[in-house]
Amino acid sequence: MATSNAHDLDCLTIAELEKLAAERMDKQTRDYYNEGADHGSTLAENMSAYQKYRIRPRVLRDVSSVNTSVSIFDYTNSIPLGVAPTAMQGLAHPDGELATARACKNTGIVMGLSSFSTTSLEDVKGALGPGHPAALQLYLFEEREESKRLIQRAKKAGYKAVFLTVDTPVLGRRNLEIRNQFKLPKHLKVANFNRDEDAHHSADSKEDKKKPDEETGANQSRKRTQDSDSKRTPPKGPITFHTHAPNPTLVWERDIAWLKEICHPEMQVWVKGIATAEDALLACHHGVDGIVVSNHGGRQLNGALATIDALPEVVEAVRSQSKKIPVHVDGGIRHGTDVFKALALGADFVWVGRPVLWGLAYKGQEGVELCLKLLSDEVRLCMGLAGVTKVEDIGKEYLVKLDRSGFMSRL
Ligand SMILES: Cc1cc2nc3c(=O)[nH]c(=O)nc-3n(C[C@H](O)[C@H](O)[C@H](O)COP(=O)(O)O)c2cc1C
Ligand SMILES: CCCCC(=O)C(=O)O
Repeated sequence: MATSNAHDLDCLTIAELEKLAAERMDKQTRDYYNEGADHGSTLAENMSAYQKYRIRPRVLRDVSSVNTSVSIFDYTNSIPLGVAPTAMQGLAHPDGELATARACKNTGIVMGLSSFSTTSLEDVKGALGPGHPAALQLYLFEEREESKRLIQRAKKAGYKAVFLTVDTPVLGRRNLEIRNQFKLPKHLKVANFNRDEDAHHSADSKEDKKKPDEETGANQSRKRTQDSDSKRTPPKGPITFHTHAPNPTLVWERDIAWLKEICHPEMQVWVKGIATAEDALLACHHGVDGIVVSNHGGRQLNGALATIDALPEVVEAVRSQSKKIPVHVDGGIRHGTDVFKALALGADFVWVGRPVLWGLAYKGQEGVELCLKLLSDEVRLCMGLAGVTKVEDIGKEYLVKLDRSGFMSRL
């Protein structure tokens, strides 16, 4: 993406974008998008942990030409950053995921699509166009046939990968969502499921086919979580994110093998939600194609470590293996310098969630483009000022770490 001089003078930073978006969202949407689980300390730390690192800039290095692009899924992505999958974007703007897709296309940025999008995966891919890469985030349901159909549709539509979300065996406790009795407004639907085209595949009763009731779903999900193991039953009825996304039965052995069988060779299989070296090694052992270090934007296990703190051990574990797979990270990235720091700590690429939703809420497609342009300009500026002209040259020699007493050490 070329740096342009045209600025939106109301919005020069992601922090300003957050404020502008907050004024435009209704309370239910704002709370759903912005909150973290429980006290929100992991959400806050995802951001603040970046402040433990400072950049060591190098000078007199001819930075007249800075190349911010990287290759992902055989595509030249304009910056080492993608749009993380976030559910139900129709809540932010009537164009929802279509606006996000068009913005990704115009800025040369890969898009992650949530299984629980308010636009169908086919329509999103159509808006991206044939040459533009996308990854489908997957919640692997207990009803395997339903998931299999979704994967096959993604494959047909040309998605490059599925990102299996592994940090949601049960739903994190989101208090505002509970207090607001979150309900998907009637004019929106989870577009990949409960479709008429699916009806002939499904053994569900006619009664089960009625419009999903998210409030009932939330109660059902909480009840299932609270029930003892022996009483737990697979979800019934229409597919809603509350009832179907959390799947406590998933395990490495059976489920990764199953997924690879269905996806390969056309689509890669990634795991999203890794936070430890142990699980990174298991991911390598089970032959996944890539890892996203993530804690779901602090929306699942509050008290879990910040993703930038989990990243180094995951990178080290993956580097100890003979077959290297890419390691990406998301969570708390709000500035181009955060992107630089994540890459310096060994990430190959980063993904951003909420800032994109704020852009969408602010001005639809134009707002998402603004968000991506701000981050892109900041990455370019940071690289130039740090004396780096190529993304692959960003390494740990560009960072120092501050301890609690402010003592700085080289990495
Ligand atoms: C409103 C919202 C909805 C989300 N929906 C999903 C989802 O459907 N699937 C998923 O794997 N992650 C989901 N995430 C997590 C994001 O993919 C990503 O991990 C997180 O937003 C990164 O943190 P950030 O928002 O601080 O950038 C969601 C996050 C938010 C904020
Ligand atoms: C089970 C949650 C589905 C949507 C989501 O991932 C989120 O709200 O974070």
